[in-house]
Amino acid sequence: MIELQAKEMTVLELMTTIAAARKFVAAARQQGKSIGLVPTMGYLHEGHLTLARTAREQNDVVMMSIFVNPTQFGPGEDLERYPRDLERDRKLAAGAGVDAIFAPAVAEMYPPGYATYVQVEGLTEVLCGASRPGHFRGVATVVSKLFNIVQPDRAYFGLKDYQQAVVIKRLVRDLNFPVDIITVPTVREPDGLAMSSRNKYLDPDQRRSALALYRALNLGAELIRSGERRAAVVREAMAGEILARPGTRVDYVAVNDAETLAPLEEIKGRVLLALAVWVGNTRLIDNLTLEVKDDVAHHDEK
Ligand SMILES: Nc1ncnc2c1ncn2[C@@H]1O[C@H](COP(=O)(O)OP(=O)(O)OP(=O)(O)O)[C@@H](O)[C@H]1O
Ligand SMILES: CC(C)(CO)[C@@H](O)C(=O)[O-]
Ligand code: BAL
Repeated sequence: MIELQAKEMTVLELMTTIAAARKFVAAARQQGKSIGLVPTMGYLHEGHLTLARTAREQNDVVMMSIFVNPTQFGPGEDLERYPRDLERDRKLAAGAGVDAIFAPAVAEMYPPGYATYVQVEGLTEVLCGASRPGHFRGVATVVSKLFNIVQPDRAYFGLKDYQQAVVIKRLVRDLNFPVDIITVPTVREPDGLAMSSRNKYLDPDQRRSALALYRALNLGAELIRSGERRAAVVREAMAGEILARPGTRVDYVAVNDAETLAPLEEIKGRVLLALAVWVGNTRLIDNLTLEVKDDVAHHDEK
């Protein structure tokens, strides 16, 4: 008990084994403390730190996981070159009020003989799930493992990965995990580009082209606000905005139902505008949600 109080006042704890993470959590629980978990793949930016600060406000103890999860990367994706810098992350996390980092090695999470995966059906067959087969199976698996290891009261996810947040809410509901999922709005650079660890891959020309995602989302929202209700027309205008920038390639442009994630023909209700765009060799995603009520479109980030 005394040990945990001392830790709270000093530097952040780094744990690399499941046993150490469980011990830390058990000590907090014994003192009746609530636990917030912020799952990440590291190389922290303001998006992650906003999740951490939100968790700090709502919980007695904040644990962040940093794990570049191999099971959510497909063959030929950027698993090996994904940016990693644990020392830098450690300082940034401490500054945002994180108490402990859980940063396991791959073999700790997936020892030889590992055989169990979690599949959320339906919601994972569209958008990023269609472009990255197996991606959400890997996400659902590692998030389930993290929930079982940490047993947090609350877990924090960014709306930049909108589909991921929807999938995790379903996972929690379907598998009865006793955890509240808290979503946090997308944090952007001053010019509107959504913060992402992968922005590091962009050279200055590509960084300029990357603004196409935010511009296209705003164009789509503007069309809907001015009365356009044909999803195909909105999709086409958004794709045109992207392709006007050099070095870009559309993976998908979607105008979908924000709850079911199913593609729309006619725009109504809670609407998700979502994009995945290649800028050179870097795949970026972004999205925006709108509520079309009584035929008026309202900005909405839930
Ligand atoms: N710009 C952002 N605003 C809010 N939350 C974010 C933002 N970027 C990432 N997050 C959230 O942080 C958590 C960890 O994400 P992750 O470590 O994959 O970062 P990332 O920057 O999204 O990486 P990448 O874009 O390379 O996938 C996720 O819940 C994700 O939604
Ligand atoms: C939730 C997550 C940490 C699982 O690896 C990852 O998909 C991410 O960083 O968004
Ligand atoms: N933020 C989603 C993690 C990934 O792209 O694999």
